[in-house]
Amino acid sequence: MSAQREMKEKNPWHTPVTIITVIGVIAIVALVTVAVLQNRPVLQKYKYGIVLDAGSSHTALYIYEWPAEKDNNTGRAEQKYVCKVKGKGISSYANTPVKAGESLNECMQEAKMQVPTKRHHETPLYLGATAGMRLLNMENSSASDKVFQAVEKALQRFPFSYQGARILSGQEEGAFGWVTVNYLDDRLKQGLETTGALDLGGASTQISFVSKNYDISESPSNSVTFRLYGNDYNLYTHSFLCYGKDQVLRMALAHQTKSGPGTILDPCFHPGYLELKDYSLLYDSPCVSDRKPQNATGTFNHSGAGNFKQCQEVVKKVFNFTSCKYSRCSFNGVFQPPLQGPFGAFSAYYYVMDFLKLTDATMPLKDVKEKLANYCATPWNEIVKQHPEVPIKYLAEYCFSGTYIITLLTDGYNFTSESYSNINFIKKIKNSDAGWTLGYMLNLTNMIPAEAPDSPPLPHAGYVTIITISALILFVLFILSLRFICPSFQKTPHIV
Ligand SMILES: Nc1ccn([C@@H]2O[C@H](COP(=O)(O)OP(=O)(O)OP(=O)(O)O)[C@@H](O)[C@H]2O)c(=O)n1
Repeated sequence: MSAQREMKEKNPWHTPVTIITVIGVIAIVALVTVAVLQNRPVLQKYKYGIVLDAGSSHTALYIYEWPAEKDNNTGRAEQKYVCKVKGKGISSYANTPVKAGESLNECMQEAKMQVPTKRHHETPLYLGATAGMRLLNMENSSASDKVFQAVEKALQRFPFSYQGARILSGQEEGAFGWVTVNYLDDRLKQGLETTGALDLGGASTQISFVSKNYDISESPSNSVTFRLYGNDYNLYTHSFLCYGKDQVLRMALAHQTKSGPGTILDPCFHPGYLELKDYSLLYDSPCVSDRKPQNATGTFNHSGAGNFKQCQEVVKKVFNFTSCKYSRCSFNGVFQPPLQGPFGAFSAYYYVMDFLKLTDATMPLKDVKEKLANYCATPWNEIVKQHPEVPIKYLAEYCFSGTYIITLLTDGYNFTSESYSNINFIKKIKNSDAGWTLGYMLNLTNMIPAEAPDSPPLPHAGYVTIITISALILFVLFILSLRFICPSFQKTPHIV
């Protein structure tokens, strides 16, 4: 005990070194703790946005969410929830507009549950209407205004930040679909080659892609330019009104019934299919109203013949290939630059090809046609037996829809047997539906910056490691330098 005390008394540097060591260790611990706490990823909080897609055949409500502190930067907005509105699209309520508003209530109530209450007031709510309302607006603009008034009134009753309801132009629909696909694939942020977007709705269809051979001056109305994350894009886009699958079916039927009442043997419907259809319903659309035959009142018998090749001939009649004032056209005299890159085909492209089991991108075009021909030739009673779960209305139309899709892609847009394999039929990308809604919201909330955001040079873990190692090195150097500056520190202590 007394020897120990004597040792401490006789050791001239023992006390300062101990103090320096303790202070040094405390300083390092404090430095690293501050660095770790200051830079740790904060607990995620989310922001939300709601978009209603008021399509010609139905309305769907999408809720998107993204990390609150990164909305302008690195966090990706993703689909959190989708609600399919019961009933038809809002344009079908032209004679009972109040019902258009009421039809949205159920999904809007759901949205109230899905978005945390404290975020309701800051959550933007948009409604965008597409080709169904474009057609109604052309046909009867006051009916279209009344539908919008009813819808606005219904939406404003909810606690969200209502940002308006409007008709999107075909160009916006095409361009925002393209933005959605490329945003979800992270192609925009990384400046990678982009994917073209093929969207097939009930009343219109859109094609949008970047082609390096696209000279804007040839057809400026098809061009949309963007600067996104520091890259410039010159997008070709075109929307064909009346070329959604429901309106094309009307056009094909109008063509076949042009000689007036009677029975038509339709190659696009299965053998054995027979329905009594109403002329006034068939011609109740601006896409066909001018073709109504004089003597077409009452009903006609719609029967099926189930012949893919003949169906293709019928479908081709809805396209006009005769005039093109540009260097090249798709159809109806519309300019289209050479196809380029991969394409994502969504909405009805996916529903139809998925039902027909034809979404496999490795399946050659000739096999697709062969399978479709077999499917169309299958008798209607067998088809009904094979698919008891599918609503009859959809089921009856898949032969026609598949044939239209193949004809549109090949004869319409000029995909060849080779380039057809560049088309991927997609429903979702990373859990978010492909469609215009996400791109529309990203644009209106300025969530895609024009310039690439500054990202931290190091990830968090790397940052902490470097801080710790540097602090240790500094400390060791400090101890060594003390010994060098004060030689007395180097003396060996005398132990008496
Ligand atoms: N399982 C399903 C679901 C939908 N459809 C068809 O797909 C089309 C709807 O596609 P969608 O993208 O929802 O079109 P809308 O938004 O309603 O139409 P638009 O964009 O032209 O306004 C309709 O013809 C509908 O009959 C289908 O064949 N099979």
